[in-house]
Amino acid sequence: MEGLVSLKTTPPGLSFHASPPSTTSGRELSLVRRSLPASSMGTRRRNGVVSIRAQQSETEDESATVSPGNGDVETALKVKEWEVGMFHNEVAATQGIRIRRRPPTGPPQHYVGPFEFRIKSEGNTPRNILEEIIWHKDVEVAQLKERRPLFRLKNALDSAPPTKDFVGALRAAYQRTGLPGLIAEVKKASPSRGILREDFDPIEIAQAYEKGGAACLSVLTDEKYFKGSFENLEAIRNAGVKCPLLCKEFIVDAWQIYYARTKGADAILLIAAVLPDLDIKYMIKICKILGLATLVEVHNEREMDRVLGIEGIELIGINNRNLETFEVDISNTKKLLEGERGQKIREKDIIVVGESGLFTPDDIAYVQEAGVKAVLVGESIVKQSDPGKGITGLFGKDISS
Ligand SMILES: O=C(O)c1ccccc1NCC(=O)[C@H](O)[C@H](O)COP(=O)(O)O
Repeated sequence: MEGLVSLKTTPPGLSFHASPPSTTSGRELSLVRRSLPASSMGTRRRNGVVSIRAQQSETEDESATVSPGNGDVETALKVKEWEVGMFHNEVAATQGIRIRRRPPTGPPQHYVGPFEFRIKSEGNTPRNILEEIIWHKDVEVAQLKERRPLFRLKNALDSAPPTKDFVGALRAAYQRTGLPGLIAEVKKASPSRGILREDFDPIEIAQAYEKGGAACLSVLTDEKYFKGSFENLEAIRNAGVKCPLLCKEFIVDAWQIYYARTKGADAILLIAAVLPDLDIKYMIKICKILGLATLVEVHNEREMDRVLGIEGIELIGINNRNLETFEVDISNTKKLLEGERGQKIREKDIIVVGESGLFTPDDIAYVQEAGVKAVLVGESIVKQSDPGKGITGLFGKDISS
């Protein structure tokens, strides 16, 4: 069954009252749960009242409806947060998504102390680096949101300059050079490779890339795992770089899209291994409203098929790096573009971006032959003393004019 627990937000005393018992049967709830978008479940605020969707298993009876008991509001909220995370994972799993979105505060029985000291179990420990990044991102975004609520970001956007045409720049570069348009990545470090460049000056690198013929730039903004920042993105934008900018971030919440736009992004990345279809559709809608392009990243056939089923996709990135294991194999791009999938992509006039592990002109020729019209490259060019010349080395010719 689905119960609603309402919490009046009248400070200083918060009070709970449970809604009348619902007549929804367990079986109906199960359907309700499955038909709800992952992002629609959870805490809702309307007319000063916070409503918490309280769902329980089909075997529980009405009397077990979530009751905050003796006013332990915070605990009840955390329990709900945890439940919402679990339901998100349920929806995601039906789409083959293995990355779990679990509130990192841990399951309810661990609410007695900090997460870092938890007794580790399969359920409360990230299974791979991507999951770890996503769990960390959930906490980071929650904290950032508190400091800069959405309405403030929206106000800031009233005076923001228009975005640059990211997709148009890639198409133009392809037409101009006959080679895949380059998205050159401003990347200081990565979990798989460690520090790539000690003397890292983001503006200098961005300007060198632009001079060297990059169509667009990708700026890593994650601090913990990539040593990037939103300050870098903003600084590059304000330094007069003309290339459109991709905010290379792990997006788990629409708030981040608004934030990226306020910091000068022209495009954002959505990772299909992390986001269920409905979240991708929703975020694409937000991007269209904000004038941003979306690069939707896939790594395997299942993710590609999911993304090809979504309307309005203009750019698909095929990552040759498995973000769970770090294994890099550029034949992944070829594999995902073979047969009907490639056909569908051509029919829809989608630009495919080959991502990761590209080092030589042969690599570029290989992915171009497979069907990509753009490439996203970091390591091989950022490591060169002159990253602009690195581009010439990568393509085997000067593509700057
Ligand atoms: O690069 C990593 O180690 C990594 C680890 C976990 C999640 C994402 C990661 N990289 C993001 C990327 O996909 C690359 O930065 C991008 O495609 C450029 O790759 P490369 O040219 O190989 O630096």
